[in-house]
Formats: sequence, structure tokens, C-alpha cells
Amino acid sequence: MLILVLNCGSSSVKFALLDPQHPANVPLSGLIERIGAAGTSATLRRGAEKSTVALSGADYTAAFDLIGQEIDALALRDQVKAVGHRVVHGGAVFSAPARITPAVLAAIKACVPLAPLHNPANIAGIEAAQATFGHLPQVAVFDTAFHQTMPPVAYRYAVPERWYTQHGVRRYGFHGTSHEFVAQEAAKLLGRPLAQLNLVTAHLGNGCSLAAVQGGHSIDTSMGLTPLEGLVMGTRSGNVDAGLHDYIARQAGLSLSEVTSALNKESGLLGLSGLTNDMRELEAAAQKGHEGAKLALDVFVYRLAKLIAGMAVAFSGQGGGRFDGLVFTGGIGENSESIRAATVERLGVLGLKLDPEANKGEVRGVSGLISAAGSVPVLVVATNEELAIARETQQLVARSV
Ligand SMILES: Nc1ncnc2c1ncn2[C@@H]1O[C@H](COP(=O)(O)OP(=O)(O)O)[C@@H](O)[C@H]1O
Ligand SMILES: CC(=O)OP(=O)(O)O
Ligand SMILES: [Mg+2]
Repeated sequence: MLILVLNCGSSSVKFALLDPQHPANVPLSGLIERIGAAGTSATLRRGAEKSTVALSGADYTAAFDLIGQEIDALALRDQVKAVGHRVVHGGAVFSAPARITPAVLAAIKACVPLAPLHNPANIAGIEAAQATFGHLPQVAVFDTAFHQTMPPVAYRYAVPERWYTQHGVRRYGFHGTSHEFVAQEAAKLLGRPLAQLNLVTAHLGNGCSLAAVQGGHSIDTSMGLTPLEGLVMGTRSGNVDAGLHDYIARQAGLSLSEVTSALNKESGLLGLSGLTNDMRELEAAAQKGHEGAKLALDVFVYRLAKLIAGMAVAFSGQGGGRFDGLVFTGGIGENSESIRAATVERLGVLGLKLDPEANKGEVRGVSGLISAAGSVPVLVVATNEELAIARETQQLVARSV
């Protein structure tokens, strides 16, 4: 039984066709970039074979037609049983995946003001998929769902109560599918029941966030109302003084939405370095002495270590006060030896120490322990959001037949 997993961003679609029971064998996957613009292109992987197709000006429907044609070329259409969509914001409505009905789609639309950069793309993807793959059940898997177990002490902001009650101003958290998946994998690697573990998971990709996972449940996370809060990210600022908006709007003559857009798209590693949002390029530039790149890396690591240390506070209550492990994942977490080393160096105060040999090199796709004997365990775990979404989709469809 195959599941088609779609992750629709504002200008790209990531997709994978997979059988959750046989995750090592992905017959088709790909990335369609620059949707709706000149120079749309698709990078396709059929098993081990990789190819690029030009799709100039394609919209979501044209992109999904291509995916349909590729599925046909592999003669797999009959085996595809459902479509699983990554949906970034589910507000406080969804604490689990949901079969997409008109009411569910309306609830996802109601969350657009909370995630104006992400949810419209997710909705466009769902509507185009309903047109192209309408014969299949469609399931929404929410980034926010895993964090719905956070207690009020973690999710409430110290702002007027009416903002919360009338407008839903609270912390929601994102990347939940990844945090949940890597916490489960970490428990297997540690050989201990997830139910007994207090883990901090660090998802470091283009977007970056932390979660405090207690017994497999999220009890705190670094992202908030929107995916802008917390860590320094590729192009997102993470935490800034809330007074910044008004100040810079007046000083630079910007509208509030221009400020928000700059904090989302021109900040983070890109803003600090003045060079790039790509960690690989930054590391290379810093090695050649680029001052902006060095500063960007230092701020990234300092904020990361500081917020990891803060997350440990989440375990100080009922959880027995233990910190049982730190998990690195995402493109940066899985591959950057130097970011892991510099971050853990700053966390020595919490009893963390790496084994430099175990930490060596790029380990994408490989998971394991990288800490020294006697340290709080530190692990690298390869995330697989597509597999997690496929599993959730399959389970929901199986339950509803
Ligand atoms: N070998 C590497 N060393 C350092 N950073 C890496 C390496 N490979 C990938 N990255 C970084 O991972 C980030 C992208 O993470 P990824 O999880 O793939 O992104 P997304 O959030 O779009 O899924 C980029 O900053 C990229 O430079
Ligand atoms: C919610 C979020 O930050 O997603 P991404 O990392 O895909 O940008
Ligand atoms: Mg990612």
C-alpha cells in the first residue's frame, strides 16, 4: 500500500510516494521548485535514478499532473491508497491528523491569519490535489498537533488575556511531526522506553526549533504563535524584542507587514552574514575568514545553546528533574559536525560532552550516539517527516474504513 506525501511550500512542492511498511524503498520522490514562476523545475528520484525536468510556469495542478504521470510511468497508480498533506498551522483545533472534509478545510483556512506564509500554500496544494487525485482519501498532518500537549505555563504569553481568548494569541509550536519521530527513534537508540525519557530535540533545517519531549509528549517548544519565534534560522530572526516592530517601522518608513516579511525572509543567518542562508556555504566562508559568516555562526550557536539550556527547565517539575538526552536532526543537525561541537561545548555547564570521533563528519541518514562516556547522551537522528506523515495517513485511513 503506497501513500503519496505532499509538503507544499509557498513556491515548492516536496513529495514522496512510499509504503510505510517498507520505508527504505521509496519508488518515487521529488522536489518541484519555483512554482508559478519562470523556470519551474522538477527534480525527480525514481528509486536510485535522479533526473531534472523543466516545467516552465507550472502551477500546483500542472505540478501534480506531472506527479500523476510519473506514478503512471511506474505503473503504480492502483497501489496508491491515500494522500497525506503536511499542514503547518492547525491552531488549537487539531491535536491529531484529520481526514480532509469541507469542514476540516474550512478550519485550515481559518488558520491562515496565524500562518500567512505557510497555510495558503498548503491549502492551494490540498485543492489542487483534490482535483488531480480526488479519487483518493486526503489527510492533513499538522506541524502544530504534537505540541497541543504543552501546559499553559509553556504556551501562554504574558499579554492581555483577551488577546488569547478572542484572538488565539498563544504559543502553538511547529515541526511536531519531526520532533515526535526523532524522539521515538532516540528512545530506540538509547534502548530505553520513550515513556521514561526527558529529551530535548533540536530540528535544525531551514526553519529551526526545539522541543522538550517528556514521555513522548511535547511539554515546551521554541516556536510560538507563528514559526518566527525562537532560534536563529536560515532567513528568520527567531526571538527579537517585540518593541522592534514599531521602532524600525518608524525609523525605516516600513509598514508592519514589511517588517514581518523582513524578519521572515531577510533575517537569520542571511541577515547576520549578509551572504547566504545556507549553512554549508556559511561554514566554507567562515573558514576563509568572512567576518559576517563567523558572526552568523556564533549567534546561531549561542542562541541554540541558550534555548536548549532553557528547555531543560521544562523537566524540572513532575518529570523527575532529569535531562536524558539531546537529539540533533534536520539538514544542519544531521550534517554539521562543527555546529554540534560548538553547541555542546557551550552546554558543558549542563553535563554535556561530545566524543569527537563519534561526532565526525556528515551523518545524514545515519543515526547514533555522539557523546562521551559520562555525558548526558547526545544523539544524531535522521528525521523522516515523509515517513511519519505516510504512517499517520495510513493509520487514519485504516481507522475510517
Ligand atoms: N553537510 C552539511 N553541512 C552543514 N550544513 C548542511 C549540510 N548539508 C545540509 N546542510 C544545511 O541544512 C540546511 C537545510 O536543512 P533541510 O532540513 O534540508 O531543510 P528544510 O527545512 O528545507 O527541509 C541548510 O542550511 C543546509 O546548508
Ligand atoms: C514551520 C516551519 O518552520 O517549517 P519549515 O522549516 O519547513 O520552513
Ligand atoms: Mg525540513
